[in-house]
Amino acid sequence: MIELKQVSKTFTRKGITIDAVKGIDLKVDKGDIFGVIGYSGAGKSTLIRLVNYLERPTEGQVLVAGRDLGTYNDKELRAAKKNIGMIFQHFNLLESKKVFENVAIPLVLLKKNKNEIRKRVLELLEFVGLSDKAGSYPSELSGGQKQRVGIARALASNPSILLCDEATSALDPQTTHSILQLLKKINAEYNITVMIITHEMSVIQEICNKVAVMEAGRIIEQGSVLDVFGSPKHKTTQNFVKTVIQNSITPSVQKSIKTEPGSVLYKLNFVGESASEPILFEMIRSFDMKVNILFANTTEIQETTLGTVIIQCSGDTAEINNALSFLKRHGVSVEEVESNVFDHINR
Ligand SMILES: Nc1ncnc2c1ncn2[C@@H]1O[C@H](COP(=O)(O)OP(=O)(O)OP(=O)(O)O)[C@@H](O)[C@H]1O
Repeated sequence: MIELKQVSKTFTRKGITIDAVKGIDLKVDKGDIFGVIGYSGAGKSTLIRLVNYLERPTEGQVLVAGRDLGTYNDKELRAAKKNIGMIFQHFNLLESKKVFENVAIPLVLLKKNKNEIRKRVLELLEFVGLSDKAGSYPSELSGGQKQRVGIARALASNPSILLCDEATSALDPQTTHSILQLLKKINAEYNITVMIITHEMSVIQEICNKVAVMEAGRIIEQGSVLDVFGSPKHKTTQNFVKTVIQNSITPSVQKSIKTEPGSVLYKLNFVGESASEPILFEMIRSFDMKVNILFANTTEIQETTLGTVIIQCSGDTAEINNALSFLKRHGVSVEEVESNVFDHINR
């Protein structure tokens, strides 16, 4: 649906060059809710603006529905952009226009007739839960209501892609939740592919199925949300994951781990069904080895349970390997805990 191939964007201001986005490869499939997370200045806004050609890439290609936007003439590009809606952190509503008129803007630009516009706007306002606000001005609305107007306006031209640029960053947690649920509904009911940029891992956790982590203009890690949350590889990703998944091994436990000779630590990830079955209990009962459970935690991600357990195993190596194979056969991912992985759990 959206594909970026080796995309870079360089800005030059007063002789200073800034590489905002560097050599990015990214693929968003139809129906995805794809999250891009990164700290301030990572290049997220630039990246999302490249997707609808608000910024043109300095290098590389941006493909939407299989076609390189760089090959379009102006008319074709306008048509392609109609297919991509966008919402913003600060809503970008026209304060002097009523809600109805704000939502109608794209339809007026598309020269739709009055009856068509009226029908579509009222339908959209009903969908976003603002039927009673058609005659209000933006200044009379709450932040959440303003974002609903922004969403209705973005959907007016029937796009198949919705880009969300920090769409919930100005909202309180309750309102954020309701807007994210609305985005989920748009994705499910209208089959619209959603791309979200955010600096909040809780946003990714709540609605995304895939995530890319950005740092200094590059994507440092990407994958399914369950994989990235279950096993973050990069330090920055680990820091983001830590903000939503509670991990706590006490320092005294950590000390005892270090003093145990010949033992190996494993991090086990249980996803979905495997998280609710007594697999670990079966393993401990069936294999002749010493198992010490150092840490256990479960988290809910998109109605799927992700369980993380860290165990310390000692005993015969062959027996330990058999036990680990048993876990893998039951859908548990097993990873030997190296010191750097262990670090992020303790911090
Ligand atoms: N139009 C521009 N002209 C010059 N530099 C720019 C422009 N847009 C972005 N940049 C620079 O590119 C880098 C990436 O900025 P960008 O806004 O994409 O990051 P971000 O991850 O979205 O950050 P934030 O969350 O703070 O918005 C920054 O160093 C920024 O100053």
